[in-house]
Amino acid sequence: MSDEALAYDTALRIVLDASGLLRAENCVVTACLGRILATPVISTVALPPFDNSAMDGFALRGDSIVAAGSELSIEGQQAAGDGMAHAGGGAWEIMTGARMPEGLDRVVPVEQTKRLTATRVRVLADVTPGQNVRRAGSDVTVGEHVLAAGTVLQPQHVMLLAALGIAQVSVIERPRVAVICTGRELVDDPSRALAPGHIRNSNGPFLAARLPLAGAKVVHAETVGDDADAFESALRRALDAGAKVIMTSGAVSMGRYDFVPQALQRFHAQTLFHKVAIRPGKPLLFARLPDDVLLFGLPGNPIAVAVGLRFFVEPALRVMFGLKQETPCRLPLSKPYAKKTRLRFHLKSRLHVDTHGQLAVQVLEGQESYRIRPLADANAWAIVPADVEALPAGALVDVYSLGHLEGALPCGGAP
Ligand SMILES: Nc1nc2c(c(=O)[nH]1)N[C@H]1C(S)=C(S)[C@@H](COP(=O)(O)OP(=O)(O)OC[C@H]3O[C@@H](n4cnc5c(N)ncnc54)[C@H](O)[C@@H]3O)O[C@H]1N2
Ligand code: MOO
Repeated sequence: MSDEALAYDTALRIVLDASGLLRAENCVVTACLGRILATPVISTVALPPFDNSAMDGFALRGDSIVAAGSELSIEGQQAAGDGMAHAGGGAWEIMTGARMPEGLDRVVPVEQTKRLTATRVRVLADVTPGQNVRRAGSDVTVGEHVLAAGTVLQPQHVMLLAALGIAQVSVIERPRVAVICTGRELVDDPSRALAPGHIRNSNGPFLAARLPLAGAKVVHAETVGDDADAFESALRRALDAGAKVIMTSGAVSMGRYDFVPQALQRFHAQTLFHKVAIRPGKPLLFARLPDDVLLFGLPGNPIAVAVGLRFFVEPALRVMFGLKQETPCRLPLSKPYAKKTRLRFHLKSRLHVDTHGQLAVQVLEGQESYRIRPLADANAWAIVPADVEALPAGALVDVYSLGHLEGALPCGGAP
């Protein structure tokens, strides 16, 4: 392993190659939000299941148009939930969602009728064949592929699955992830007063909040001081909890207490790289432990943690889910941007619609890796490649959503 910082693409390739597809498992539809379909869903039923009325009104029939002014006898009534009915002729009073009586082929809304007597109605507008009838199978046909493998299940999918009567789906297992924060300055308990030199642990809660949104299951989380023994014990507990991915924060740089690289050696870890030509997050370390457990040693600065998760861990999760890698959006910068360092920059950014109605990306002020306030305003990441020094306003840059399963745009985000 070279001591040089690797190019992002090279480092990412190593991460992707070390990651493998997880198994599928069954999941009840009511508990499947955010899960990723392992196999396509093919409908065995039609939707709607039967011809039914789109309006409250009168169901009729005719060879062609039933002209305004026509008068018909009322032969029956059909409400939602009623079974099959056979109509001889005339008009049937019908409710929205009610099954069409056999033999009738159109519905006139009640407000386009005048009831003359209890048993007679006049239509006040022309009624054409098929009007206001929702045909069986017009939404979903039998045998139709309704959801593709790789779909990230959302409430709209639950609606469809529920309508189809599907109670369980096959989804990819959730990757089991452990989070270990290091640093004797860190305080986890928000009710505890800070001693001089101490700070609140914000990386731990951030990762615990973001990982489930990325499709992972946090199986272990703890904070340790700058103590290699405590770190090793934490690592042991993470492995005992069944973690397949371990994320650590801090202690990977050049300081006296940056013990993670050495501690890993005692776990027979294979360090695949340490340092990537990116900002923030350059000292990032990636190692493989026995049993193909992946360890991402993220630098402690909070934005380095956010970038490490978004641009290394989430791509690895996509491999585990069987999802193809994301394609970023190419969007214009709203202002010029310049940098001096030949590193790939990941910039806290905000997408907005400009005065011409164009989607544009604004790089937020305060890009330093300790500044977490701008991330709270960000809704995207903009990328400036290592070899680019300056970009004018309007230059196109790669833009990614905040999370790989959360793309609000039809590019870059969820499949
Ligand atoms: N001589 C050098 N110093 C540093 C370099 C370098 O190349 N040469 N790189 C800098 C960069 S870039 C980064 S990033 C940091 C990474 O350092 P570590 O991974 O060793 O992280 P720490 O020193 O433990 O922490 C850095 C920073 O982040 C704060 N922190 C840590 N954990 C948390 C947490 N859970 N919640 C909130 N904040 C946290 C910590 O207090 C430090 O301020 O190294 C630079 N130095
Ligand atoms: O890479 Mo560090 O995260 O720039 O400060």
